[in-house]
Amino acid sequence: MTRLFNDPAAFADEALEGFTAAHRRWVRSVTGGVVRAAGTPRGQVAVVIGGGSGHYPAFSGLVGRGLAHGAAVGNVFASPSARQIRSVARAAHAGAGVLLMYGNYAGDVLHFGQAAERLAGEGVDVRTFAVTDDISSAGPADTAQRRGIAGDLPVFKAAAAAAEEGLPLDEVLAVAAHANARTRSFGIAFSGCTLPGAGEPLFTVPEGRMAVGLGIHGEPGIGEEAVPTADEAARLLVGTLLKELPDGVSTPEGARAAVVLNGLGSVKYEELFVVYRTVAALLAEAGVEIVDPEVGELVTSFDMAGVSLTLTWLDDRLERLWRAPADTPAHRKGALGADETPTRTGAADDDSDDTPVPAASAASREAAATVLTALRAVADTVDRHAEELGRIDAVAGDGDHGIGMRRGSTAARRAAADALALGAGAGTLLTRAADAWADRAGGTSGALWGTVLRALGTALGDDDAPTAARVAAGVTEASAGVRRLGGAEVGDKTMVDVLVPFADTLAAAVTDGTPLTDAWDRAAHAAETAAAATAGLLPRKGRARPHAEKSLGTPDAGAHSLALITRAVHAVLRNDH
Ligand SMILES: Nc1ncnc2c1ncn2[C@@H]1O[C@H](COP(=O)(O)OP(=O)(O)O)[C@@H](O)[C@H]1O
Ligand SMILES: O=C(COP(=O)(O)O)[C@@H](O)CO
Repeated sequence: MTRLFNDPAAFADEALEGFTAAHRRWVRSVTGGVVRAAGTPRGQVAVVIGGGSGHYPAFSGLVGRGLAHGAAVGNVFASPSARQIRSVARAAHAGAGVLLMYGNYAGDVLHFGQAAERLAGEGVDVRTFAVTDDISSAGPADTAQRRGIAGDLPVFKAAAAAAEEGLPLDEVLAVAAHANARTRSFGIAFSGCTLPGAGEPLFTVPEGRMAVGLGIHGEPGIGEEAVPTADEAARLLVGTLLKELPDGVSTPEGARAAVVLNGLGSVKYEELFVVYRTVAALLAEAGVEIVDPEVGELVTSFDMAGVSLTLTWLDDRLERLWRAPADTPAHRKGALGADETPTRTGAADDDSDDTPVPAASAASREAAATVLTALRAVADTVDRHAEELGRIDAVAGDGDHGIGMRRGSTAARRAAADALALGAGAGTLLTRAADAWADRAGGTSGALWGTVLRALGTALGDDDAPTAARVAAGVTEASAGVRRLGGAEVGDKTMVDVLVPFADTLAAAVTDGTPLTDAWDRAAHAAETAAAATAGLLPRKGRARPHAEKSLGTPDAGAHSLALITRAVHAVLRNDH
């Protein structure tokens, strides 16, 4: 379990502070993460990686010469927010464009995508790339759905070394895609991790059994077998990966491969070496020539007891890039020339929002006070249910739903209170709350809740008192916006299963002339029924998808939290009238 922490909610920020203090030779801290201490050499493509905390050395430990130029660092098991990513990318950009790289998780895809749009709007040439090496998370016909695990390292390194060679942005992107297409990982686990402050591990494996096909967020495996000996484990890992050779490698005989044997947290180095001994022998037996193997902790999951094996099937170019020197806090290889002369790159965001609050009508300012009360009620409800939300999310996901919702709703409440004190109308107050939620929570739900509050803010505006029709229109737009952004539809077992009936019921009741409080009550009831009904669905989106059967009988965490929130807001509307 994770024993040393202060406030669990501050764990990721405090860990990053300590990491930066310990590694000033390589990195400097910027809003949202870290960049190379010496900056990005002028005219070099900047490779900016990122993801949730809890995976060290991914991602901050991989920043330095020969590897990433910057890393955006999210909360525990939650993607960094679009604002964090944009800030790190701006700080790393040296005029030749930015490649944003991350593992393929819903939250990362949403936030890195939004950051890329914003950067492009500012005139930065930017591309995104999601690593998909985990073969247990989707079949060979569905490789684009796969998660990124320890294959992050060889894929990030190939792209970064290509950038270091001076290649232009689109060629660096092509190298990333080529390395990813030739990288496959597979893992096993004996126990799940315990998040800071949590009393129990995210999942447990029965005594004497092991989970096959683990994820790096303590997601349970896709199957279970008896605990193997080290040699049997090696045979399973190697045998599974040799069964799925990438296009362009017809046989292992005579092929060359970069090999990464990764410990997830509590499998220690000597155990890894015992396994590696047989991994190396089996690969040699199959005719594979191993190039610069890595055995150690490269992408972790707190104290999870697990091991994964990654093979990157090399060609001449990938081999050159894999062998290229690198000097980062957690990954060093070969010898680099003299230290880079520090370069001035772009500026990261500063943390303060000092843009003036636009003028608002008295009626809108009055409505803003009610919205703040509603946001306080939302934050209180989320706080009271945070543990329950985490437990539900842990059944088939990564157990962080309560943590993320708490951080997001608390930040939204604070930003709303600040905006009200500055005389904001309801629209501006909601827009500032939206930005704060998305920025502080990160993760899938952070991006989606940012969209919900922003849609409501746009519908209410700062000019008039909000009418029931405007509120209903805002909720309808929020529902459409979440579906556009996340790509989920009703039946996929996500918050969309609740948002759609909630929006539709509210709009129908308001159209019938029902007063807002009663219409909201009816809609909240529809939301509660729909949330409970998600227990009978199989997930088709998000992290729960690979563990579909495990989630049967449990509602979706995001659907449940949304229903709780609609009810909390109803209580505020009822008291207000
Ligand atoms: N594509 C999607 N569209 C809408 N909602 C989604 C989508 N993917 C996941 N979700 C919702 O997000 C919730 C998880 O939120 P969060 O804990 O922030 O996720 P993660 O840890 O995967 O980033 C899920 O329970 C689900 O309701
Ligand atoms: O830890 C991670 C979580 O991603 P989400 O999709 O936000 O849950 C991920 O960043 C690992 O790369």
